[in-house]
Amino acid sequence: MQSYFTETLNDDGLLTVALADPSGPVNRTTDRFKAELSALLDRLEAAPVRGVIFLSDRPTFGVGGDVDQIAALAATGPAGIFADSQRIKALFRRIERLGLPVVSLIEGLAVGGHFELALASHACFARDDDAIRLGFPECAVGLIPGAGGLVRCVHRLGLEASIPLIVEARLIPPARAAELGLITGLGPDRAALLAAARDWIAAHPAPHQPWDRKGHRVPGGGLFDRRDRYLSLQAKTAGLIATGGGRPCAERTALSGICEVAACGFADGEVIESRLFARQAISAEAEARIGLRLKDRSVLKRSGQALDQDLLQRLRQSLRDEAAALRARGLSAARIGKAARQAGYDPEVLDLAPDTATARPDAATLDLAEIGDRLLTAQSLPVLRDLVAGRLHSAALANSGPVNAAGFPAWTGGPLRWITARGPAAVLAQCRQWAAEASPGADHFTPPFATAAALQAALDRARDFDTEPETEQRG
Ligand SMILES: C/C=C/C(=O)SCCNC(=O)CCNC(=O)[C@H](O)C(C)(C)COP(=O)(O)OP(=O)(O)OC[C@H]1O[C@@H](n2cnc3c(N)ncnc32)[C@H](O)[C@@H]1OP(=O)(O)O
Repeated sequence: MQSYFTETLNDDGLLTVALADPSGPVNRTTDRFKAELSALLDRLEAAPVRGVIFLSDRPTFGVGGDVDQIAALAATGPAGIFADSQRIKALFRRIERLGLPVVSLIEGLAVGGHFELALASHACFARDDDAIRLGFPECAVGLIPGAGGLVRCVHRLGLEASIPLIVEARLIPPARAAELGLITGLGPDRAALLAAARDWIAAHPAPHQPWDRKGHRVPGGGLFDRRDRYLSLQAKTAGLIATGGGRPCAERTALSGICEVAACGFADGEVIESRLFARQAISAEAEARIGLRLKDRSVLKRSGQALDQDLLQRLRQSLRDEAAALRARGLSAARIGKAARQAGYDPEVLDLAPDTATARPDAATLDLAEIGDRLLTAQSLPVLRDLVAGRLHSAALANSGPVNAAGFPAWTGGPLRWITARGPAAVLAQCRQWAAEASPGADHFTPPFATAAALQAALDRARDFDTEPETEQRG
């Protein structure tokens, strides 16, 4: 069987390890990666070489943890994910403590676990190309770094500088990473990078990471070392809570993780990171955001399907209609806008005329959560109608189309994931109740399904459609 690591021991005693994930076109830190890294470290601990250079035989250095393996493990509960996160951390700690120099060379995209491998290496040189991106995209898919990246970033850069990289998932080009001090240096091509690695190894025969040196402290100290820092981070958390409608989210987990990690030693920080990574990995949020950002995109890239213009118009109109119906019941634009924001909408898409000074605000009251549910349900129904009518087939399109083109909130993972999470029976009962109300626009909640079983069958059919071979879909 083809291996992940191709090792070449050169005459000068340097071992080059070229990465090429045999299970797919993009390098991922799969179980196979971990097993081969463990075996490599066993050999190096028994018979050291002068230095080790990791590089990639693929256009990318790697994208880190395989989201399918993470999802499968997460389905078994948090213990397995926590153990897996601790396992890869232990391997990266062994790299740091080998007692010989380990250098990573990056010539393409390096994110997640692969960037964490580079940070665990004693030095890292990257090709100076602004098209290359490095960093931590995890929050954008509902996760946080889980292979020691959050801890190493905080211990190298300090608290504030870690926030845009981790919480905002801002990927950066190599030149910026070098400027920040996340990587050691740059080079124009592989020959130059190899030469830089050789020079660095010759100058650092037994390197240690900064956090393994006596007296090391997180640059800039912890959360409570400065009053203004504490207040500004409190404000950041409050902002995330306000825009996220109070829902837990990866960004909040990452922010609190950064603060916790900055307050303790490296080893404790690693345990905190693994615990928070496990919490995110088992969350419905991760399932929704991985689904939208990676899985749906992948399906649509293959099939080339796009949302029908007529459905797109109805999706936008359904939201405006429900907003108008709520206004007609006596709710103020301000209250509807607040509820919309808490549900994850940009209130602009509701097209609400502003409250006037003479209008009596909130002549009626409705719970903010119920207003949000009404908006989400109203916008999900056109999708369900088209599924029943056979005008829409793909779950990937039904989920990502409304998010990308009609403002449906991304945290839900799209209308079908939202309905699945609510439960078809509950959604149907709610629609019937709202449709029976003697209030303006109530009839637009008339459900297109007679039974919850019929709704479930349509959801299953749409999901199956995306996994069926193309010929069957056409037939
Ligand atoms: C303990 C360790 C924990 C971890 O390491 S957690 C996981 C950390 N990694 C991530 O969070 C990366 C998630 N991926 C992304 O955010 C984006 O991707 C990128 C920014 C890396 C690249 O974006 P773009 O250039 O637009 O490419 P694309 O179409 O999104 O991805 C190319 C192909 O690569 C697959 N892919 C990307 N990341 C992963 C992954 N982490 N696990 C499995 N597959 C992945 C995609 O699905 C797609 O595949 P197709 O070509 O079939 O459409």
